[in-house]
Amino acid sequence: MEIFREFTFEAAHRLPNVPEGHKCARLHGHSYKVIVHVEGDVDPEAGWVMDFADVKRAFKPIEAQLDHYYLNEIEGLENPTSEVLAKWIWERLGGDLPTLSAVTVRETCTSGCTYRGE
Ligand SMILES: Nc1nc2c(c(=O)[nH]1)N=C([C@H](O)[C@H](O)COP(=O)(O)OP(=O)(O)OP(=O)(O)O)CN2
Ligand SMILES: [Zn+2]
Repeated sequence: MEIFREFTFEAAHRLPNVPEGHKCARLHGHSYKVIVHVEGDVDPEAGWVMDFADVKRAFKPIEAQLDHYYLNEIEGLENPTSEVLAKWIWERLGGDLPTLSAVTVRETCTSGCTYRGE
């Protein structure tokens, strides 16, 4: 079974590699949504795959690095697309959440991406 926990953070970014005149080359911000998915068997005693609170605990230091920052200034996020950010989060969460199955990043209500570690 797969569980998920959603998080939000605010951050600014610009995309340095877009074609000339693209609006995303300009500095702008998003209310990012991150959805962390974890898979595993349901523990028969606890009745859950993992306590949502443990997912929250694992994400907290990552959120602290991102919330209200200019993403382009963070190492590894010099070109902070949703795709780059999802992989960046995955690489930092995997140690604490070995059964991590997907990281979804939403920049807006209508756009985002999901990384599954491939
Ligand atoms: N594959 C990707 N495409 C785009 C990314 C990205 O990370 N990966 N990022 C952007 C920009 O960051 C942009 O701010 C968000 O894109 P968009 O969905 O175009 O946002 P809008 O709300 O401005 O959409 P409109 O429908 O044009 O209002 C661009 N592309
Ligand atoms: Zn953007």
